[in-house]
Amino acid sequence: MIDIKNLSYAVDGVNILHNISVQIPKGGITALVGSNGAGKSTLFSHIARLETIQQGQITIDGMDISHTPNRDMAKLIAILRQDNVIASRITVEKMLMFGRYPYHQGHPKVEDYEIVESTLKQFQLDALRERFITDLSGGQRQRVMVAMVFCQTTDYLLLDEPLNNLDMYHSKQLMKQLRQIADDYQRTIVMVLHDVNYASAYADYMIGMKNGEVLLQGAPAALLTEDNLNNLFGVKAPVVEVNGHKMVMHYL
Ligand SMILES: Nc1ncnc2c1ncn2[C@@H]1O[C@H](COP(=O)(O)OP(=O)(O)OP(=O)(O)O)[C@@H](O)[C@H]1O
Repeated sequence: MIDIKNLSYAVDGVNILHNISVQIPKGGITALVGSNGAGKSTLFSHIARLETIQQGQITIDGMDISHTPNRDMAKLIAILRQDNVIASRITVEKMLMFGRYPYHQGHPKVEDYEIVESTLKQFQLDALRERFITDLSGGQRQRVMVAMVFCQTTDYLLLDEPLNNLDMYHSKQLMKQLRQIADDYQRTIVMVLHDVNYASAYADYMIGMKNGEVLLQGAPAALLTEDNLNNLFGVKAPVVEVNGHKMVMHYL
């Protein structure tokens, strides 16, 4: 479980996160949703230890992230950042092996090769294994980055907007894959998502943020009401049910 207690954060005297206390359950998929500038990425950066905690505390499985050594954290959480810019000439295969670094420290063992192989298959990246990351399309690169996060074999996968650059087909593919990873490998996935419909279709838990605060939390089916959506996004849209999932019809 990720336990966030009284987390506040300010930049130049401007409060960005206001005394946030929230628990992210272990197992399954949790989606962080909310309007632009709500503080999702800032909260994410704190959980991922990319930002120093000014006030408050975050523990993951009881470990205080401010006092856990980097090497231990690297075996607990794997992160996909929004600004993962890979400029180097590195192949897909090598990129995945790079994800294993906390385990092999530059000297891959049989287990590392096996995990990279199975990840290439799991993410249908076999055909791209020799390709340089720089030569891939935005969507292909995004898939490689998620695969690299997966092959770190951590209990927690933290993904900031993993659907960036993905078309309709690949977004759905990735969400299904993440669902499978959560179910079959008992990993905990926490992701920032812009599309509440993907959260509704695939997440177990949803945290809705607004103005640096957590406004709503719970199962998507319970949270996705017209009133809540209006509060969270300022959008009035009908909510319908499709195959047991709430879907927001906000396009018209
Ligand atoms: N380093 C910074 N300096 C000043 N303001 C910042 C900084 N980082 C974030 N902010 C502000 O904090 C607020 C929250 O930003 P954040 O990126 O966390 O929102 P978000 O919910 O992830 O938004 P989006 O959906 O647009 O990605 C915004 O108003 C942003 O401008």
